[in-house]
Amino acid sequence: MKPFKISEAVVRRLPVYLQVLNDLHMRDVQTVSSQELGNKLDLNPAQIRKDLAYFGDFGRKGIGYDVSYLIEKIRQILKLDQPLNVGLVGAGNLGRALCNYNTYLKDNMKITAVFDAHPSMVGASINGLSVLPMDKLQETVAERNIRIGIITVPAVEAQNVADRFVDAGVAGILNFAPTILRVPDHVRIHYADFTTELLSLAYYLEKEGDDEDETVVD
Ligand SMILES: NC(=O)c1ccc[n+]([C@@H]2O[C@H](COP(=O)([O-])OP(=O)(O)OC[C@H]3O[C@@H](n4cnc5c(N)ncnc54)[C@H](O)[C@@H]3O)[C@@H](O)[C@H]2O)c1
Repeated sequence: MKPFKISEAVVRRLPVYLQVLNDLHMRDVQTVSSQELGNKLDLNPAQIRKDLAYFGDFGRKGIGYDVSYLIEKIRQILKLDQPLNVGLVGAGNLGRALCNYNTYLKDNMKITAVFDAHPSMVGASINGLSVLPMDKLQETVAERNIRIGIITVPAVEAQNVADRFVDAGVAGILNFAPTILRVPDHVRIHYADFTTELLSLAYYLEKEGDDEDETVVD
């Protein structure tokens, strides 16, 4: 089949579908309708049907989607049907927490190497991984076929670490440091920020005396 481009919004929804489908699969549910998926995800069933129709016509009227088949298909589309190795730089509080979460990562994606610049961290064991010094980054990325780099260092160090990951040949970076990074076009960068999520959530909390009808400003 000719490769086609999927919109970013759809790509971001697919892992969410996958999570729900994996959960249904664990509970031995064989089929699911777009209506049921919609209820679980608080999404419009028509939107779900449209998203899934991108990849072929595999929903059956009146029966719904075969859960195992849909999981397999979404994993293929997200390229999770082959092992994907991840490297992490910054074995501090956040880095350690993410490495400890590693056990729960499914879908062939695993943190397979962790690095830190501080001598006191090097050699420490985190969830079965021994922290490596930064001068091992280049060779380890190549040897372990690491495709994604995670950055959990202080913001001032993040660009330097991103450059090291790029030079080592990763294809994607997930940055947790609160700073915007420059990477070449062939490297995809995503940001994860719990602080900005929390700050924007604060806006939606009702305050006593708030007007119900507010003017929306774009
Ligand atoms: N995105 C989020 O939701 C979120 C949440 C918490 C923290 N953070 C950010 O994550 C980062 C880490 O936070 P933390 O609390 O784990 O910090 P931390 O100080 O506990 O850990 C940082 C680690 O990075 C290492 N380090 C520093 N410079 C380095 C370099 N150049 N190369 C390799 N290793 C280096 C340090 O030795 C240390 O082990 C910070 O930028 C913080 O702002 C983001």
